[in-house]
Amino acid sequence: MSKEAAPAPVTPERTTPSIAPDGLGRGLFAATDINPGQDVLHISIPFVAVLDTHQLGEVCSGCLGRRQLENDDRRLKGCTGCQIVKYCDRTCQAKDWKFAHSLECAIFQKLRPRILPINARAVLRMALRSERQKYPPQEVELFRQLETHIKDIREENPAQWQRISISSKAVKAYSGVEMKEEVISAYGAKLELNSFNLTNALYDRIGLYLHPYAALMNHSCDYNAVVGFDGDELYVKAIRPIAQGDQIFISYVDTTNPRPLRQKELRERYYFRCRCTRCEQPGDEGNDEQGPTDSAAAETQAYALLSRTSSDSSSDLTPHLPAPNDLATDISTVLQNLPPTRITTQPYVSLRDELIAALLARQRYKAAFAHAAVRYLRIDPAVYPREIHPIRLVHAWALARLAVLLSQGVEVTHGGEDEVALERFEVNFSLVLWEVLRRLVALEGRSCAVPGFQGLVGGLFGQVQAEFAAAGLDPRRMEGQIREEFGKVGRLVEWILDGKV
Ligand SMILES: C[S@@+](CC[C@H](N)C(=O)[O-])C[C@H]1O[C@@H](n2cnc3c(N)ncnc32)[C@H](O)[C@@H]1O
Repeated sequence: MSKEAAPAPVTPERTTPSIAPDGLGRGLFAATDINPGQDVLHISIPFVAVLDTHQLGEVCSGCLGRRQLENDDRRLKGCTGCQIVKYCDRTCQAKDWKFAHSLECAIFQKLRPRILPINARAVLRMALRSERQKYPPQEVELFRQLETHIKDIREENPAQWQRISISSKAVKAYSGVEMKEEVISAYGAKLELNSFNLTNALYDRIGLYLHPYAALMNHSCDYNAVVGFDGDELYVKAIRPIAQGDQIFISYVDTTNPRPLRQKELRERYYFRCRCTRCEQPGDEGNDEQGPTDSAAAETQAYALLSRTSSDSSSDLTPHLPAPNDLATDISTVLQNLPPTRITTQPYVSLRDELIAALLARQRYKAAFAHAAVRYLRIDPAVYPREIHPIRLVHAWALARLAVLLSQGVEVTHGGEDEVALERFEVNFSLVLWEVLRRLVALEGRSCAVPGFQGLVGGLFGQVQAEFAAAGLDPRRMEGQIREEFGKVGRLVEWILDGKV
């Protein structure tokens, strides 16, 4: 029996597990009709949630960054024992100490300055908590039944199996748990097959998350639900109407990618061939819109650039990454020469995201705003037709944050042609900001973003409204001017797409 009489950590009343048709194993099914934006599932206590190694010094291991996002100035304090994990304050520290850090702190100390890789830290936590009977029995049972695909891993990816085996040896040696090494390896395989990217309220990856109930959800490239995190709480929200009895499908991979890429990733990472309605539909071989053959070179170049920019933690130490400025120039060159039908297809959608990131890194806020506006007005409505899609909301937030900086007349460090040229559109960034936030606030209640995101939007909108009021203005009565400002932003977007920058 569990020693912790924990409150029920899962609220599955809207879902029920069952055997899924078509050989998908088990799945989760809607126990009731669920409207877009409503919670399908909310889990307040993870089975395990761990930060990426490079985030350990930046993100609080107690609230997993939730309080930091609410208050930018929060300084973290290191654990005085291991000095590896950091916290906002004693409250966050006490929470993590009680959950698992009390079991692992001495192990981290002994290993210092080495830090166990993320998967090993996750397996260590699960093994230690299991052995101390810290998990509720129903979670233990669900975890026991999770798929491992160990046979597939051993046959198809010996390097992955070797990684899991080495990691389980290390966990066994450092933790001193009684568990057999094979059992620890199965934990490792379960983690690889069933974990989610842990993201913050702005959907940036910060680590790994696993809960055996949430892991019951199967994949479809034509998904009906989306996953998000607010600190260590998991939210699954309906992205379209789900009828009672329907299977809940999420996407395990970036479904904006063409079918061959999606299938490759699903095969290599999850060991199945996707037969969802989208994958089975003829004519989805590549991007929905095939570009002319002469764009093949651009495509190759775009994928090469993307592989150099991958924000995946494994690429952190990749040597010879181009300086962000060169990167921005290289990406701009590829994007400038695209036929209009290609801008809303991959790999160019991701490439523009990387361009915006590279411009931000160089503090080239005006150029970043221009490309964020292209994304907001042209790319996202085509790529994510549902305006409540969390990625679309986060992109709107990015545009709003850039408008804040520009409305404050932030120092432009780069006096390049594009920055100077953008000046001539004379955009009133405050009004654009107000309108982008107003639209975000209007979606609340049916949006698929997590509560923390909605809190950030609401907070900023309140501030912006107060600033307008202090200046004696009410943007609700400035519809004509707002339309005019969006006209300017539209012309700026045309100008970018005409390859003028
Ligand atoms: C996270 S688990 C999902 C729950 C799983 N069906 C079970 O019974 O435990 C992921 C595994 O489910 C199966 N799966 C998920 N989505 C699938 C799909 N669309 N087609 C075929 N198999 C799928 C694959 O075996 C995959 O490795």
